[in-house]
Amino acid sequence: MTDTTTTQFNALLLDIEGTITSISFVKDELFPYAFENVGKYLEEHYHKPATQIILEDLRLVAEQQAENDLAVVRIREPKKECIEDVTKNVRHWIKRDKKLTPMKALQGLIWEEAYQKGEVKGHVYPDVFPVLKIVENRKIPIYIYSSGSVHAQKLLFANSVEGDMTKILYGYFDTNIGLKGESASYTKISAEIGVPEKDILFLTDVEAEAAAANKAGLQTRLVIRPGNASLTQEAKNAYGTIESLEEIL
Ligand SMILES: CSCCC(=O)C(=O)COP(=O)(O)O
Ligand SMILES: [Mg+2]
Repeated sequence: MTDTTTTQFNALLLDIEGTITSISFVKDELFPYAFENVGKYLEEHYHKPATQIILEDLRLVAEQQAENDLAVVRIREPKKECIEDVTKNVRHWIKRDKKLTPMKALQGLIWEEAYQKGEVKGHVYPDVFPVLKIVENRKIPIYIYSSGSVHAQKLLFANSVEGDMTKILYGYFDTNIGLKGESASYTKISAEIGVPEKDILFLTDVEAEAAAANKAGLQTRLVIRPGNASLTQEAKNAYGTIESLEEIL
């Protein structure tokens, strides 16, 4: 049985969307920006090595996804057709909130422009930065684990409504380490940061992520924020809930 009353931890691992950032910021600002600008971005950056690496990965993912999803097209070679196909797939995946690693990498590159132009600012809830500063003062390292690419994570925190938060963050993980619903991902994070599983506190809004982290031996809390999906009573009992990061202090 998980002890959901005490919170003693030597590392803090944070989900982004629905935990420290509103779902609305991601769904109503970031995703539409990528949806609108994917074709334009590819036109302008097509020949860059970073784009070409992502396109190769997207080709493989499209092959796999097309097996089970008739809306996914296989990506053709010539530039014009390639951009057309990738744009179609990416828009389809954005609508379905697919957490596909190369698509997330491409989104991060597209968002870079939006942050640079000042068209978006990374949302964080008002309780987040003050609490993280206290945690950091206690010499407890803070890590991020999100389905968004590490590049996208850094952009969000470097350009947040609270200013540059990256100076208090120790490290970042994305789906390159594994999916958030798989317990092996948390075991790998524990090994990588050199903190035993039982000494890591993981905060998330998603039951499957809490279950996976808990199975790996991490302490977990489910975070309730306005606009989040509702949680089952079973999960609330199993992992405990918080409505503000102040509750972990
Ligand atoms: C890194 S900002 C964009 C967030 C994102 O793309 C996403 O899919 C959110 O997933 P999370 O794991 O943070 O809930
Ligand atoms: Mg989340």
